[in-house]
Amino acid sequence: MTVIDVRQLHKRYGDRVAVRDVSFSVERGEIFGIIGRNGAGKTTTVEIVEGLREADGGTVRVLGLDPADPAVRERLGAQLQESQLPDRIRVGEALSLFASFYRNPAHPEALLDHLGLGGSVNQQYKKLSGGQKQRLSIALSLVGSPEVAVLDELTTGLDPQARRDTWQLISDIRDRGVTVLLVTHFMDEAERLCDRIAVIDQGRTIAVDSPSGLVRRVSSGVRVTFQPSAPLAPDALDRVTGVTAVSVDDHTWTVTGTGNLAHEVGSALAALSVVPLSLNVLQADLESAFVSLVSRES
Ligand SMILES: Nc1ncnc2c1ncn2[C@@H]1O[C@H](COP(=O)(O)OP(=O)(O)OP(=O)(O)O)[C@@H](O)[C@H]1O
Repeated sequence: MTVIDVRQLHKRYGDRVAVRDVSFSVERGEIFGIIGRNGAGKTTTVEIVEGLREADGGTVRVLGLDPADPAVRERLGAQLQESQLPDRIRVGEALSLFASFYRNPAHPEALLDHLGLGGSVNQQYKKLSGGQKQRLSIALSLVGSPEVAVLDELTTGLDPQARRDTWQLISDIRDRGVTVLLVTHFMDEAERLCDRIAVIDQGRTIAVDSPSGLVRRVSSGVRVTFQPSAPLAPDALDRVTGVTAVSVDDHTWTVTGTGNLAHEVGSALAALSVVPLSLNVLQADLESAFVSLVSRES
């Protein structure tokens, strides 16, 4: 079932077009990512999905409804930005306050326990660490027991361990049946968490695919470089399984291809009694795919 459907979205601020033509749909139970350069139109897009901004063109449906429909507020949880809570409010108070806005709120204490904030109920907001503030903002987005959670820049400013903990949290939320729309600048985060990703550039969707699908679109997969310990015939590796291209530059061989390329090349070299020196294996990742996709558009 489609939970969020965005078709040919268009939004301008005065003369500036922020979103030109964005389309994607998110299915129930997915973690769906939106990635793009600064100013690409990501936040504007999700703010329209959240019902905080009005589109100038195109259609947006959340759970089959117009995002401005008050019924959507009950069923969609949006992560608050850090500055939106008063310094002195205590964790428990903030959660109870937000819970009071909803007809069917989650149990605040159970939610805090689940998010690792059980011991911080009486802490003032200003005394929380960056990671705790982030956890609280996620808790507040979930306190209405939403079917959809929209999270923008989830782990910005967190240390590596807190980022990983937050990723685990998001996976848990999904496992409990919540559909997640996630805006992120971090390619490792998108690659690790998202089932599918929309790449937005200059206000347009330029690709929607799984992380591995995006990587496959722009890259031949794996690149192996080495210097042979003894001279090799120029076509020595041409027929090795998975090899798609071979080039030699100043004694350095570069072999590109797919599958278990390093193993196949290693075996072929061993059969020729040649040792690969300075061996380097580069696996294409989402970051290289992203750079390649957006540079095609520039
Ligand atoms: N309230 C506003 N008034 C005028 N222009 C705006 C406003 N909000 C955003 N913009 C402009 O619209 C464009 C898209 O901004 P948006 O914040 O949606 O992009 P983004 O992809 O979320 O960027 P970032 O990754 O930097 O957060 C940018 O050129 C931005 O300067």
